[in-house]
Amino acid sequence: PRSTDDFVYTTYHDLNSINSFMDMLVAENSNLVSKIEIGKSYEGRSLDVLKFSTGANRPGIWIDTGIHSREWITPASAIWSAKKIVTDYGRDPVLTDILNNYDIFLEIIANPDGFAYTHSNDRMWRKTRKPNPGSSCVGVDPNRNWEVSFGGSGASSNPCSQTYHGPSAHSEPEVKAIVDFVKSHGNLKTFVSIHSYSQMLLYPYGYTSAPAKDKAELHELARKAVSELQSLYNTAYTYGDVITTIYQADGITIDWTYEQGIKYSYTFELRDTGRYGFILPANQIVPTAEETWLALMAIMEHTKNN
Ligand SMILES: O=C(NO)N[C@@H](Cc1ccccc1)C(=O)O
Ligand SMILES: [Zn+2]
Repeated sequence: PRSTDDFVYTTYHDLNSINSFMDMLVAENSNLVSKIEIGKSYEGRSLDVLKFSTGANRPGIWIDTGIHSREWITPASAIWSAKKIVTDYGRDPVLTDILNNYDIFLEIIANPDGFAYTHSNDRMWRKTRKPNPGSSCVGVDPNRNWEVSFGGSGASSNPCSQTYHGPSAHSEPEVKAIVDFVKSHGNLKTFVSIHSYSQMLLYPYGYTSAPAKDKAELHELARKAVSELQSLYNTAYTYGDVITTIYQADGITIDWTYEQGIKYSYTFELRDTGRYGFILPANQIVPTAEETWLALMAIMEHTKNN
């Protein structure tokens, strides 16, 4: 494709195609979008973040997709959302108001080594691709590697496990890069990490059943976001804190971001509920992206209004 207008949003793309999409989007919208590199993956790939900004020194909203590499619907939805932002800015009054007051940071491929591996070797790969000394099993679960209740019972100490927490907190370059970005930015108000599948909207905590101090607000906003999502195609989501809605999980992204003071910390689990699972047909990419966008807009609008 020569531009993001003839980019095909209705199919899944490999890393090269996604990288060229990002570069085209920046080139076509240099007044609104830039690409920043927050680090390098274990295998040396760039960890790129799209920054949508209309002014300096603004508070920020973070969205990441693809941290679990087999969850292809999440970067596919992010690509559509990136195009939606540049299309709607200046046209949709709510998005325009958000972007006139906040920056949006979008990391489309948070685990590029794993993503490349799902295209080349194993479609069902989930973890990073860093070898584990003393084991023949490769990779760490990037959703158990965060320095919050690290190594707790909601993660595995077995390198061969899909929920292996890694040798130490932030051991994975892909996680460390986000940690460093969050700390250096210092003014993120919202942090959304997007996974698939199960159709859930989750907020802290995963490591404890103790309620988050902002639980009432987080729950009410989740209710509103899920209602907006369901209004489009009647896709039903459940919502709540991680530990009661799914299971105990230790070292997860949003427990760490919440404890960094980022109040609006959420994880999405996109479509479906198990019929196709991680292998969601491409004809569901755009409908999934559209409905998810309504929920994201509800969360961003609430951020702006509070
Ligand atoms: O991989 C997935 N979902 O994609 N399962 C998630 C469930 C989850 C989600 C959010 C926080 C904790 C746990 C996991 O990492 O186990
Ligand atoms: Zn996941």
